[in-house]
Amino acid sequence: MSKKITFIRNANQLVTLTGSSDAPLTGKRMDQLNIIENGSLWIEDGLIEYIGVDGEVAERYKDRIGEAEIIDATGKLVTPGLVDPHTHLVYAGSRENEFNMRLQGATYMEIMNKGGGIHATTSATREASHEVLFEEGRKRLDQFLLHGVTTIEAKSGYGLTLEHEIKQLEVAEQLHEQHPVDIVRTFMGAHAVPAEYKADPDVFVDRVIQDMIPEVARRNLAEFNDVFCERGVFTPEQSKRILEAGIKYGLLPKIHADEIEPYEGAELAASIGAVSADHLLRASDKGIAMMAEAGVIAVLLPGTAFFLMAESADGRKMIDAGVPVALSTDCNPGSSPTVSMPLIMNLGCLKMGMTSGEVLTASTINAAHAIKRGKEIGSLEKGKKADIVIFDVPNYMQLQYQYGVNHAHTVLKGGVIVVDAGRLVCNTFTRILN
Ligand SMILES: N=CN[C@@H](CCC(=O)O)C(=O)O
Ligand SMILES: [Zn+2]
Repeated sequence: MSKKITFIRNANQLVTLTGSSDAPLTGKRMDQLNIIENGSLWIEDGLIEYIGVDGEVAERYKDRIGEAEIIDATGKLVTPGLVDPHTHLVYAGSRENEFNMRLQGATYMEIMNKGGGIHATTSATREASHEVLFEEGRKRLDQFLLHGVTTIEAKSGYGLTLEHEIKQLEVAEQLHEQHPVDIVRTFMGAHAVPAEYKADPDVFVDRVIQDMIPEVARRNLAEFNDVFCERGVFTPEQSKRILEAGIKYGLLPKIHADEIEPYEGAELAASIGAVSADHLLRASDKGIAMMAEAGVIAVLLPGTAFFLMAESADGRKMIDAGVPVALSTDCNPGSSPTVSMPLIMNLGCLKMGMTSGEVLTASTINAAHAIKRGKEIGSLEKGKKADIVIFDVPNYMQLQYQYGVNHAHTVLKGGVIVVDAGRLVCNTFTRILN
């Protein structure tokens, strides 16, 4: 069978981010995108084969141009597909009532402590069938794709029993199989202490450690293990036990850290060797320094701070301290019901002191490293997956300057066009990719 060839031609700017596959970018390197002007990409069977200036690539493949599907990117910006390394994709229901309560002064934790928040979504998710959760997740994935996102991480954590955590992870697996967006799964049984264990949270911690983690690992349902380390949720000691139990079963640690209060979550992430520490709005200077030293990726979620009307994490300070920074939507029904990585990048610039280049690095290669996919995706280099976005702007700075707009024009997943002129063109129920 002949190869499927795609030739993206003559981008005004082609952001390659080459040389970043082995480790996330830090410091000044986060702002160096390795751009090719008038750049072109030759793709064969879903993988990037060659990148260069248009004339050079055309000359190299002159005998085979007739076999290629040609995409004209003249005047446009081409980047790696966006990667979202922190989502709570699979859930039922919505919480606009809580948003309205917060607009009138109630706080996120007050609502949760009264049985709303994560508990409300847990009830709705426990009641929902696999089919309903699949359909809700599919709709969100279509929206992610339309915004240029080609890979996401998805957490469980709205089941809080073995049965319902497995249901969420299985829905995520099925979505991965049937939707062009790739999904990397994280077990988060320690997302909240369910009402039935309120009197004795340590018993629930034991259930997570003794029942859930071994079974999730045995059934290969997740690669990562995450915990909400926050005053009133899980203590640093409980979080440590949960993350260490995961490590024992091969689940790599991630942590929701220092979101509402300083709670030494960043310090724990560094000491345990977490792949990432996420949120970090209230991380201490000591914790940030320890993360830099240990190479823990900071997954920052400026949409959550925005939506909770809180001060954002200090992305500038973290980058200057040498911490590798990634960005994410934190898509979830309570603290950040958005699917828009372009908006998140805008907020990274406007609320966290990051540059236009840094937010792109944070949303592509560093985000890929935060889910251990840095060797396959996140930059445009020979041998990597042809997950690509063509934005209808002439340069990468305009992506941030014309804020609040989805500029994604064409999206390719594994070399196949899945969004064309801003419209979905893939059949979301048939995985067309390997
Ligand atoms: N903070 C904890 N977990 C989620 C919110 C979950 C929810 O409110 O439903 C987060 O990352 O923000
Ligand atoms: Zn989260």
